[in-house]
Amino acid sequence: MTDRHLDKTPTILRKIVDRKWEEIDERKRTVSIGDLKAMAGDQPPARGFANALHARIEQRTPAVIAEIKKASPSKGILRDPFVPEAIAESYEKGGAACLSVLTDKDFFQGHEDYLKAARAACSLPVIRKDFMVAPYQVYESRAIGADCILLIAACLTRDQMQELEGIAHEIGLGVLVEVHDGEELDDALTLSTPLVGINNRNLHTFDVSLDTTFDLHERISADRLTITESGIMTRADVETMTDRGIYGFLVGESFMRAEEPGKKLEELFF
Ligand SMILES: O=P(O)(O)OC[C@@H](O)[C@@H](O)c1c[nH]c2ccccc12
Repeated sequence: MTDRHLDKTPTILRKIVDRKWEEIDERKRTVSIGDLKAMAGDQPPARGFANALHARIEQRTPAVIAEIKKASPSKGILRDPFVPEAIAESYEKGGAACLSVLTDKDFFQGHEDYLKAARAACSLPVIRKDFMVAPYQVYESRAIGADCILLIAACLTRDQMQELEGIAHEIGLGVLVEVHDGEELDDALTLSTPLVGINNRNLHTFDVSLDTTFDLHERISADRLTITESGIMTRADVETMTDRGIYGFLVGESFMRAEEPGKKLEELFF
């Protein structure tokens, strides 16, 4: 299968996507897609991810997706020791609406077990943060207990996104679609999910600019929910978003570097 934007896909993203296809091939040798479908079918109902965000926003309070991420390719190790269940509890106490857990091993030092542990330690809905390229991973996400998946427009064609969204919704998973330019937003808006994430991090350069959100948010209609992603570090950053009517946030690094992630969340948002 071909991936989108092969010419313009940033090196790191390209590397990650190439590795994902290998990883899927490896995994298929031990667990078939049929096995995953059966495991997915045995899961209890998913926790409502979009509902949890809407509930906050209706009360005019920020809806924070708090991320559990040990390391990133751009920043290296963010937190050590790293105890997902303790972080999840702390986030819930601090007022997070949802959790995001990195499960990619090779680039983010994540793991499926971190998602399971974090979800079991709290009552919040959890998004699996990984690089989805194939249906196999969507079934796998439900099988490990995720409530929502991320679809990154930069590494998918419009058709692929629509296919993966269809499967996700069919098996009860929410979908957050992530964009960082206007072309990707065009594709994202063909999906039915209300959750549109705008990544402030440029995947070519790793530069972060909150202008990305300001520019693209204007094109997202009120029946969808804009989530500003990456680079939210200060109360001033938060206020510059809420001043523009943006109440959905996805934050990782600034929480991960704090001793008490949930306390940091409270300080930044409430
Ligand atoms: O740590 P930050 O700058 O607060 O960013 C969190 C989140 O937005 C970032 O981890 C992220 C956004 N989109 C992604 C896609 C894959 C991996 C990670 C990401």
